[in-house]
Amino acid sequence: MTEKLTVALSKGRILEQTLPLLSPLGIEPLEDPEESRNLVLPTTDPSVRLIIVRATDVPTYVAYGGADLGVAGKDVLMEQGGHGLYEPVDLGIARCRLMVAGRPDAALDGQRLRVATKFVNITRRHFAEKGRQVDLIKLYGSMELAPLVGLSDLIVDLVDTGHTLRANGLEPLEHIADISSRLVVNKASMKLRHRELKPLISRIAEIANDRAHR
Ligand SMILES: Nc1ncnc2c1ncn2[C@@H]1O[C@H](COP(=O)(O)OP(=O)(O)OP(=O)(O)O)[C@@H](O)[C@H]1O
Ligand SMILES: O=P(O)(O)OC[C@H]1O[C@H](OP(=O)(O)OP(=O)(O)O)[C@H](O)[C@@H]1O
Repeated sequence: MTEKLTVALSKGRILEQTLPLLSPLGIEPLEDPEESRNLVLPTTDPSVRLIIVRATDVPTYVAYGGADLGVAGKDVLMEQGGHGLYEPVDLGIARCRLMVAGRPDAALDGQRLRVATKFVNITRRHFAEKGRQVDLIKLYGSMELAPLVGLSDLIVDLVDTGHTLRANGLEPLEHIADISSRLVVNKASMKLRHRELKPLISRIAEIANDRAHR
């Protein structure tokens, strides 16, 4: 038997929102991925298995062939560059926006601004395009805290409802990009396993499209 197709997903919203795209294809994990401590999960389709990785590691697993397919946020792909991957389908899930945010009284021009974010590459590009010099402060989470304690003037973070910003006395100031999750595919797999992957990718695209327009 040929090797199983391996699909890389991350726990949380990507897993929750991807499973309904796979179940109409007869692909359902045999154990609850949120509960199980196994990182390799067989599915109801004997030719497909899921692997559970950090959201930011999905592109790495797929690019290096640790998985044939994966689901990654466009924010992660923009930040990391999306090298060595095909990105054939916008799944329309995990939608949010990448925004610059700060206190309502944040002065946007004048002094050299300090910007805290985990998206340092995107942030550097954004401000460079506007011709604004900024000092970047790399954080790994809870960016909303940085302006409150004087660590930074601004943050760049994902915003959905805006509740997290508001709860911390911050407001969205500039829109950088609309974000959703993408199906990503290993380039070698796309060539070597084209006969299996092509119909699978097309069906996932159809299901995602139907759900997005429901
Ligand atoms: N509040 C949100 N609403 C909608 N989509 C979101 C939201 N926050 C993040 N996302 C999207 O979901 C993806 C996964 O986010 P999630 O919070 O599950 O992982 P993470 O904790 O950011 O990743 P890691 O564990 O690698 O740090 C993000 O890359 C982004 O595309
Ligand atoms: O605009 P909101 O709807 O408040 O969402 C924005 C928050 O969601 C993300 O964090 P995280 O992954 O922790 O979100 P979660 O709290 O929904 O898990 C993001 O980093 C923001 O902090």
